[in-house]
Amino acid sequence: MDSVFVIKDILTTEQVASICNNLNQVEFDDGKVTAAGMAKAVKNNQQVMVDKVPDLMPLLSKAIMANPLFNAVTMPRAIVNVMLSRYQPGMEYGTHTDSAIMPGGNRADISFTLFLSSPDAYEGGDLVLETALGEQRIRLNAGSLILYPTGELHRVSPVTRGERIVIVGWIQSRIRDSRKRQILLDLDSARKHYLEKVGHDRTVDIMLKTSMNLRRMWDE
Ligand SMILES: O=C(O)CCC(=O)C(=O)O
Ligand SMILES: [Fe+2]
Repeated sequence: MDSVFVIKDILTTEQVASICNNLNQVEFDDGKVTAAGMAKAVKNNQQVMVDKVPDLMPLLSKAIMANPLFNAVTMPRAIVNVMLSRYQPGMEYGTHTDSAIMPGGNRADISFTLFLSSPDAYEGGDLVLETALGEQRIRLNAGSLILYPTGELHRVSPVTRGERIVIVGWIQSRIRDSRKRQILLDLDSARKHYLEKVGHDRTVDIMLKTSMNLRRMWDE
């Protein structure tokens, strides 16, 4: 994963509904509490760490941390600082860059946003990523997740109607360099493609051996 990557429907409609149903018992904090440095000045939202929300951690572990695509793409060593963020009318998160090192000491390589509100439940509230190809404005369906490199500048545009609720979090990858992650992903997909077309022969063994040896070399 070198730029952005979307995993559609990582949560079912029922899972999204069960999370949202629990939220009226939850007290949100001012988002400035967890913003570091420059981000504090531009952050205007509400948030709560996911371990404060009843039943949320087990659900996320099952649905996200165990999702094969999520694992293949991010190669996670740790998933940290996972929180619910809420944006009501007038709230936004101005242009900023996320911290390199999260509280607790994990490096943040990949950021994710998991949308819980459906896009027609609010206006504004786009996640805007500044990429080499220009600005990308992201509004996903409830239950879908976007992964993007933590090092990119990004913002959440002001919400003008309704409520935007998302889960955000950060991943330390076992493979720090996104170019190396891409090589491992490509090698894996080439091997699977070959297996389907040709079947299992010595080429497959050598490709797998190469993947494993690269992982051994790059894993941290
Ligand atoms: O809400 C989002 O989609 C991203 C928020 C964000 O940039 C952050 O919490 O650092
Ligand atoms: Fe951010």
